[in-house]
Amino acid sequence: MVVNEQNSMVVINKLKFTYPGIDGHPPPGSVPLIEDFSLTLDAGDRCLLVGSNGAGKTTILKILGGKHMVEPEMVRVLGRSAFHDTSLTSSGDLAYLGGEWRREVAFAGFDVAIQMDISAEQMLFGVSGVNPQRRAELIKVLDIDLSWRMHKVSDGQRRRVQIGMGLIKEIKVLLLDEITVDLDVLARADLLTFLKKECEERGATIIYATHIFDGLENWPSHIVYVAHGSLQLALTMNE
Ligand SMILES: Nc1ncnc2c1ncn2[C@@H]1O[C@H](COP(=O)(O)OP(=O)(O)OP(=O)(O)O)[C@@H](O)[C@H]1O
Repeated sequence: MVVNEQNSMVVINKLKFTYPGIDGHPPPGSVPLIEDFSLTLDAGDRCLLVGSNGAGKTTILKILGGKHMVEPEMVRVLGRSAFHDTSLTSSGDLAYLGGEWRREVAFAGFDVAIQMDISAEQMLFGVSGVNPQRRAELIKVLDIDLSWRMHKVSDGQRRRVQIGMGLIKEIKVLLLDEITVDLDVLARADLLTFLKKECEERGATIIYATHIFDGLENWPSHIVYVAHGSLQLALTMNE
């Protein structure tokens, strides 16, 4: 979607992927789940990834997040291989926030354990190297009450703290896998505004997989439609 791939934040180049069988290899004769998928995104891009259940959105985000191994040249994030260069995620430059940590009490990043009676304050202030202004903004945007105890809060309240934890570092490439399901309408709108600002002001790149389109009319710079593991349609939105 941009001309110069060298400076691009995310480059997916003819991505092909099959989930491995029990021996760690793709079952013989299996058809790749993702096939010939290419996409390039630049700083500031906000890409909506849409498609039906099972289309492959989560798989693509997880590959980008370095959670599945593919050939290094197929997926480059900040010019590096997401799977092989673990410093991408450990530095906080790249983050995948997905649905799976919604049900497990836990976002276990940044060495903060939360499967216990712990307050939102202890969590959010327990992360080192954080810009205090950013933390304060996130607490405001997500309307987090610092006295919340994580074992007693509602799903939506826990979700807010988890999103706050997930966004607390100044991430350069952010992969969001339907993170707003538990949020009420206002919290979702505020979060989307915050995320858009991240792209416009800091040049972050966000890929957001979702089925919920409410309030997204003016949000994306790109929309990518996936079906059967292939890119079917890519739209660049006019500002
Ligand atoms: N760990 C796994 N092992 C084998 N197959 C898997 C695995 N995870 C997902 N799949 C298969 O890959 C396909 C794509 O799944 P994926 O979760 O990427 O879809 P999705 O587009 O995110 O769907 P949804 O909108 O329901 O979240 C599905 O057919 C699914 O059964």
